[in-house]
Amino acid sequence: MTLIPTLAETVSRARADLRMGLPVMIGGQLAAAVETLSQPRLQAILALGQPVLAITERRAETLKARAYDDGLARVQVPPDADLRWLRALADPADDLRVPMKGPLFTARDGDTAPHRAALGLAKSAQLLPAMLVVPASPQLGPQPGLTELAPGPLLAHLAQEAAMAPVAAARLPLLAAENSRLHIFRPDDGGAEHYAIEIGDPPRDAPVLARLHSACFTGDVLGSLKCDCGPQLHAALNAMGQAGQGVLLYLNQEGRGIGLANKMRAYDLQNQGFDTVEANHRLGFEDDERDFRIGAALLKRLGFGAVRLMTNNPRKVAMLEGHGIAVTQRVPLITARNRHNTGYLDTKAEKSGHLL
Ligand SMILES: Nc1nc2c(ncn2[C@@H]2O[C@H](COP(=O)(O)OP(=O)(O)OP(=O)(O)O)[C@@H](O)[C@H]2O)c(=O)[nH]1
Ligand SMILES: [Zn+2]
Repeated sequence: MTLIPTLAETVSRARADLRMGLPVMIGGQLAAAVETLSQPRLQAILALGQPVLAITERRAETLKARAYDDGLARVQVPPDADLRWLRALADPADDLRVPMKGPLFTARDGDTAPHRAALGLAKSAQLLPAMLVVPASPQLGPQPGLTELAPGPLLAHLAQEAAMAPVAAARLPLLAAENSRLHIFRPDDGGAEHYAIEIGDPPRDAPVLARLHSACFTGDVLGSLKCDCGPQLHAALNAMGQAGQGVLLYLNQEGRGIGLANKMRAYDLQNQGFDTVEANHRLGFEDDERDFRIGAALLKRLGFGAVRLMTNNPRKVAMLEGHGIAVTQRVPLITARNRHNTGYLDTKAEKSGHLL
């Protein structure tokens, strides 16, 4: 082992760079996240060449820009474009108030791997997927100090699941179950830690009552009425407490993987009349950006091979089954409706296939 950073470490750095507003180099092209770009950095970037703005096909649909590349559009940036113009393309907050951003011209042909990799990196940094990309040119020489990545390995890395290592565990008596342990797992790619709450001492050779719970700060901690997460979390822990055993994975995939800031952007769009799926799409995300392979990996690390899964989401069942965990039973987890969450639950049933 040398001190040279591995690919996982370099990707982790690149993510942090983008979140700070620092560009990165991808395959000799310079890529910067619009969300965190400052005016002086934009000026420095424009001095290096004529950039394009890479956005997802989802965002392009809303902006009525042609996406010639599968899943991706490269919008030509006019020479007089300023930060406000770029931000308006990246962020749908004002789409309804200022609807026409166009006409937008998009590139076709050519290598799109750097743009694709740049968008993947933005998503994995939980930033709006809108990346300013300056093509390689004699003007754009090596940029000392900027993190450098090759698009192929970066794309392959982003598609891979991070290796997860146990960090610490301790007894943690809970209201729902006194005999509980909290385990902390840390991924090797600098991403968020995930938790497992083990209730009782479930035998490893029988299907365990299990739940894969995605973090919801607003529902779990604040008691938000807009979703069913808080009541689901407590109902699952209570059921495990009553059964005397179970395992609840608390996965830090806030907002179905888009992060809390983007979830609040999505809520703002929902207040403008869009449903939970449409709001994600307008932001440029898929409706669900979570990687459930993490759940399967953690269950395996804890020694479980079969679960009775508490969920209404058939995708969770399919993903576990597809990654080596037998789901012997799906245990529905239905909680009370109120006037704030009923539309959300209807959308999950109609568009996301939830069995509610
Ligand atoms: N993007 C987005 N995320 C949301 C919204 N409402 C809730 N969430 C997130 O959705 C996730 C819900 O997770 P879960 O309850 O584990 O999953 P689920 O797909 O609903 O499936 P089950 O609850 O198992 O049936 C959490 O990460 C929440 O933060 C929303 O309107 N937009
Ligand atoms: Zn929630």
